[in-house]
Amino acid sequence: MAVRRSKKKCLVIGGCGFLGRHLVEELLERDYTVNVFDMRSTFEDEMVTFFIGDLCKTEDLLPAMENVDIVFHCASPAPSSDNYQLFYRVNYEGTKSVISACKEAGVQRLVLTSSASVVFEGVDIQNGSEDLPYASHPIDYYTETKILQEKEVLKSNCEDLHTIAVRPHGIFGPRDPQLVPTVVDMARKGKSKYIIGDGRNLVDFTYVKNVVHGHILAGESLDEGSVTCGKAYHITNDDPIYFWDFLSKILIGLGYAAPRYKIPYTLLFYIALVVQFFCTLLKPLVVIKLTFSPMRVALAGTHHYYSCERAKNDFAYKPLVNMDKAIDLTVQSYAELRKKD
Ligand SMILES: NC(=O)c1ccc[n+]([C@@H]2O[C@H](COP(=O)([O-])OP(=O)(O)OC[C@H]3O[C@@H](n4cnc5c(N)ncnc54)[C@H](O)[C@@H]3O)[C@@H](O)[C@H]2O)c1
Ligand SMILES: CC(C)=CCC[C@@H](C)[C@H]1CC[C@H]2C3=C(CC[C@]12C)[C@@]1(C)CC[C@H](O)[C@@](C)(C(=O)O)[C@@H]1CC3
Repeated sequence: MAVRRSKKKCLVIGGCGFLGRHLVEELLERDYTVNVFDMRSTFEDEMVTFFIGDLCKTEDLLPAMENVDIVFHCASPAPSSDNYQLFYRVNYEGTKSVISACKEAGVQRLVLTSSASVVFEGVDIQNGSEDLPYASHPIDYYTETKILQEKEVLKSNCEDLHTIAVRPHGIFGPRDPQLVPTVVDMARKGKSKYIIGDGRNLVDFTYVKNVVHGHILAGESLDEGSVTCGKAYHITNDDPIYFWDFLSKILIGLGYAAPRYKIPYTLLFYIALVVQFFCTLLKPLVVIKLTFSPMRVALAGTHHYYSCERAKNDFAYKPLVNMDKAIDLTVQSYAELRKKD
């Protein structure tokens, strides 16, 4: 009989990214052995073995999967991109190569970082469960390919490879490259004066450490015959917050003014659609980066919060860091974005 190691060996694909690196740090903290696979290198750690490559290539992945017990797949192109080819290649085809590499390397557990937005179509979702159908009209290419990716991973669950999808939503925390930096950027350009809608829409924002905790529990749950195999799980702070309260707390915490003037949601959403349409037309000529994409407007003006009951029941998930503490830690970590006067 094989000797049972007390702690498993993990591979984090996308381990140089925001979520991935936090996951790596927590895995080390909990005494796991950690490999990282990424196409770029953002930090060094002598406890980690790094593999640089493209996840679309099975032959790049295989060396990183040797003797690995759990693969965490949390790599994706930046969601703000509008490059369909890139999303399709990395999120969909790349995930298929991750699955076949797992099978070839004899990896038994695969945890995918999906997104709760796979069920979001721009209309209110309140306390949504995992039983909601996938969005039939995904709101952007990112979401469209996250759906393809999640389906592929759940479908590939079998006796030899146990798979699970974790669906976080609105991840924030230290080193997040998009949420806080975008909000501050808007504030600096004077674009954060406005509230889209009535300001009373509840959403999930989830502290990165809680998302990480959910991933590790999900990976550990994938024993033979576990109910969690082949399923998707929402991981949230279990504490929905008004979108505009959250943004205001971040802005005020960093020394900026909170948004004040309300503009009608539907009006802005249609403007964003029209503007996006013209940008697409002009794309061969000029590249315009939209501040208010239809996706962002929808996220800013609707309810979108989810229930994490299933994760609580099936693998005893509970958030480790509450909202106030999480906002506090985040604001403190962004000293360089604080308003200078
Ligand atoms: N940030 C959020 O709010 C959020 C919410 C829900 C789900 N997610 C999901 O979580 C995951 C991680 O997101 P993040 O915010 O940490 O993003 P990130 O951009 O910080 O990290 C992604 C990493 O993937 C790597 N990568 C991209 N393409 C690759 C390729 N072809 N080969 C190898 N590596 C590649 C990048 O180099 C990067 O380090 C993604 O799957 C994303 O869809 C993020
Ligand atoms: C309109 C205003 C005021 C915007 C400023 C705040 C803006 C930048 C900010 C507020 C909400 C936030 C957000 C994302 C990007 C930044 C953005 C939009 C994305 C899309 C990243 C990808 C994830 O997969 C996904 C879908 C998730 O978590 O499911 C999230 C959903 C929540």
